[in-house]
Amino acid sequence: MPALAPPVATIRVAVRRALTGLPAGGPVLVACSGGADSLALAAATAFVAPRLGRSAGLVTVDHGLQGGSAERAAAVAAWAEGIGLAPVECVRVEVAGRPGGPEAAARAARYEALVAAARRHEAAALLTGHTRDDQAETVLLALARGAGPRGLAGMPARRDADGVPLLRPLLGVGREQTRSACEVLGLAPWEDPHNRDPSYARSRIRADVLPTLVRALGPGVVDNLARTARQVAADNAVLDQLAGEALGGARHTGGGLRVEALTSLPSALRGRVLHCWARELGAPPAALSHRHVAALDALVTEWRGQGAAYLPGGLRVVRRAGRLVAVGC
Ligand SMILES: Nc1ncnc2c1ncn2[C@@H]1O[C@H](COP(=O)(O)OP(=O)(O)OP(=O)(O)O)[C@@H](O)[C@H]1O
Repeated sequence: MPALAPPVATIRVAVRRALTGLPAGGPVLVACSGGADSLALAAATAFVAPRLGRSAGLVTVDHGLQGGSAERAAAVAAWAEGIGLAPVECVRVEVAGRPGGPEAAARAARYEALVAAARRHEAAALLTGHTRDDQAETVLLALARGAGPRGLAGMPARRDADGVPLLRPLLGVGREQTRSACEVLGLAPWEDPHNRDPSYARSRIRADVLPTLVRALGPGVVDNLARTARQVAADNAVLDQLAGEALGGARHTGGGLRVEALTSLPSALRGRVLHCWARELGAPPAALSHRHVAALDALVTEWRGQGAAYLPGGLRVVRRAGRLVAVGC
């Protein structure tokens, strides 16, 4: 028997690792755009899942933003059925009229549709094809935008999306390998024109910044950036746990947080406690920035008898009788 081509084998091993230990039951669903990453992921999942005694399906989303998108989605779905994936769904979403820029609106519509499909099929998990290169790009973007440790942790290999486990089995696999795997398997990936559109910051990172870094610093850069994300994520997990405990210790029985307890915390931990508390109060996480946390922190460390911190979601926090409390705006 001929030896299995390394990229195909590498991707199958990554998928096997991700699927091992999932609770028995519903199928795993691959979110597939038809691009090389998710096509290679879908092919590997079709091979691995039955060998682990579970079924595997595929969902492809048509954003309706480009000519031919419906045909692309239909071709992906037909290919998936042909290799034995089931269930297979082709979902059309409406992007227009959603808040945010076009990219954010498309992503929000896509994840909504993917999670809804996973729910419909009682899927054990939803799998996406993000690779090590996507992770490196995410870390660079976070670094450039000053996103702090939360951003530098990049994308987790596993997270909960409204009750559905979302897995990224290929975070340790290079994009070159997904391309090679498609070639070996005779698959013709779809090239998303958005990936080359220089009006997107990620496209510029992909086309210019990362290749320049690799040329200047060597081919290990992508792996190093992805490793940095893993290390920061591990540190974040510990700090988040400590912050949760510190938040519990700072609560006042009458509501709000005790300033004295907050003052005694190291500033890195206090920032996390305040961030966590602001979320608890109802500040939408996506709108909560370091500026809001700094405003809360100033109430603890620089307070001169008056002033308030304003948080997204119409929240106002003041310092009163040795406590931070949320009051109506
Ligand atoms: N239209 C879509 N339908 C279903 N899943 C999608 C769609 N677009 C993206 N995804 C999922 O999200 C992942 C990340 O997509 P994104 O467009 O950010 O990266 P990409 O590098 O272009 O990935 P790919 O090569 O698989 O298209 C994909 O690998 C895929 O799992």
